[in-house]
Amino acid sequence: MAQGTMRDREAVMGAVGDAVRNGAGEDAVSGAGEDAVRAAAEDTRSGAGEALVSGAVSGVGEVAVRAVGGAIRNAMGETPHDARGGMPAHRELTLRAKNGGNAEKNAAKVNSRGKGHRVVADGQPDGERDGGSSACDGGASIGTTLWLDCQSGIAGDMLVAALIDVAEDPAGAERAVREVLASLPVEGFAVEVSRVYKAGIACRDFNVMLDAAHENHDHDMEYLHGGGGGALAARSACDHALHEHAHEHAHEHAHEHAHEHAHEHAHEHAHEHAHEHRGLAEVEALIAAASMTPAARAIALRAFRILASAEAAAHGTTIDQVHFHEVGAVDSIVDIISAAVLFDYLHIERVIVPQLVDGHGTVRCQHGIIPVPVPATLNICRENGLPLGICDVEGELVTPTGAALAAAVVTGFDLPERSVVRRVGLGAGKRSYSRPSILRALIVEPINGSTGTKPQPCATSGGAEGDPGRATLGEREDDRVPLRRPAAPHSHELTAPTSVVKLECDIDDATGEELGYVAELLREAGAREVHWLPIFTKKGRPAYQLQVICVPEDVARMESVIFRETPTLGIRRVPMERTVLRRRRLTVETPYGSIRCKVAELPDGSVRVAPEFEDCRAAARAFGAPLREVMAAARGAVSGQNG
Ligand SMILES: O=C([S-])c1cc(C(=O)S)c[n+]([C@@H]2O[C@H](COP(=O)(O)O)[C@@H](O)[C@H]2O)c1
Ligand code: NI
Repeated sequence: MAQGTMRDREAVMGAVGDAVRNGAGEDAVSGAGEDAVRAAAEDTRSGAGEALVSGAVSGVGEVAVRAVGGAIRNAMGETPHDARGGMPAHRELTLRAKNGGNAEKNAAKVNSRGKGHRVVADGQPDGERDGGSSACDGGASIGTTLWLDCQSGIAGDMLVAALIDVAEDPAGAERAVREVLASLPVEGFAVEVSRVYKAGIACRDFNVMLDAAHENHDHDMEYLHGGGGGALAARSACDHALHEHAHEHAHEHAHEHAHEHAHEHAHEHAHEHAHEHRGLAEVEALIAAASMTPAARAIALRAFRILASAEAAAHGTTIDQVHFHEVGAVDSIVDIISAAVLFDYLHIERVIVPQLVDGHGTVRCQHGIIPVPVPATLNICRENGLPLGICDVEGELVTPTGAALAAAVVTGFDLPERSVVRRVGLGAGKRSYSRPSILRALIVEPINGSTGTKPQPCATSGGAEGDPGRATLGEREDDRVPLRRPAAPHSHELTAPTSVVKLECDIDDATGEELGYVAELLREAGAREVHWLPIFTKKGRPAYQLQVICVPEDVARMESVIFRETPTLGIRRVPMERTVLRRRRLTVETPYGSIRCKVAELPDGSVRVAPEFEDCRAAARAFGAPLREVMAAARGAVSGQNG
């Protein structure tokens, strides 16, 4: 097993550099995840006045105790849903897992940390592996590409449901979610996963049931659209008719309860309940306290940062000042954490979101009646370069939580030219519109060498030619390629592409700042490598050569960045084939917590282990341990398993 490689040395040097910069007072921390982990560690340390390691463990222990309390309440039937008048009727398939066992196991698992090395399959609760899914696979194939088909919008609950549905082992996926939720220091909710029908199509539903104190009107069509003027009132009535009609056909009453509730309460109590108004710091502390993998935590934190930034822009305030209302409510927190857990559990490596399709008109929220797409959703799309389309549905199809989750995970907008569809997951929305709200999550396998295509225009009648009032916002007027692609960390990839392209050009008239900046942009746009090489050009003139390695579908995006940001007049392009080692992923338990590792198989059958740097860095910071030791512990845990 190769140890102390160049990659490790770079990783160690990077972390040391960060630490030195931090010590010098410079803000070198880039990831929200690190902020939160550090904050949690600091809170715990200062509260307990103990060494960091024991402080962290006791902090998590308290969380687990609270979770056990919540589980006991669940088991006793004190669910918020009961408080609202009983369980929804006639669910065809209810996958309610008993939370209690998981919560207790969670507590035991957390408290046993540091007692040795255990190897667990990614996302699988220790000792709870089900048949049907491979030991290192959380339910989908490794190196998975996910296509989020948001033609009917996206909301947090739709995404969670679609991700559970797409898992090879949905019950295992649900368990993974429940286990993390049980560790969340939040009261007043229970979750339910069930089968529902939308337009006769069998979908999965993820329902966060809130107790009376936390309940909002998210799925209450009368509240959302009633009283908003004649057309909307009519629309609302129509929604009910459509919804019930759909249920009749499907002999399914999954959403009936929400309707009853809507009718009983109308809208008179918009401000009756004590809604929690949390700020980003409070939400980050909750996420830091949850017992989840660093990767899942990072996704959840990223989604909330995106949401906070969009809200701040909408309300003319700052990310630190912004107070969440509906979006900081319990159901949004649960949706975001659950989706983050599932992305990690399913080992999703690439997420393709061709566009988000929203409706139009207005919707009611705590601010009052606001236009659709709602301001926060618009800002999320704007700030993250997410293509947005508008269709002829009256109502809100894309919620800020759904958009923030999409923005937090998207790695590309273009579908591969050809791919094989491996699995399809359908997540149901609760709101009833003329278009059934179904989010599709598809696991696809690009066919080797297949390049990306321009996203197809959405199936939106409102986007038809000659109807500028309903133009598709996200359709770019020209063929410009988005310059920024929130790239998945390459070190997480398991299906490294065998075809790549090298782009090259020589620059002798740019400043050092410009060269550095363009490299930064190219990396953000998804470049696999960006190099500046010192060269001598004609007449002995010193210059720099830019070399960019990218996948074929990213060529256009890279070239746009290079032409926009450098003075070059041309770019050389060289397609290249690569030989890559087979890899698989494992998550190992170490005295420093769970660490994901990539295991590469060499031609002679031996393996090389690469612990995920981000996990090791987070653990090294949280435990105050040398990075090198954390990495060695992860390697030791893998070799313990292998041999
Ligand atoms: O809570 C706030 S501040 C809020 C802001 C906005 C803006 O666009 S600003 C919109 N909403 C509406 O709340 C519900 C719930 O959204 P989730 O993302 O939590 O599902 C939805 O209708 C939003 O449009 C809330
Ligand atoms: Ni708002």
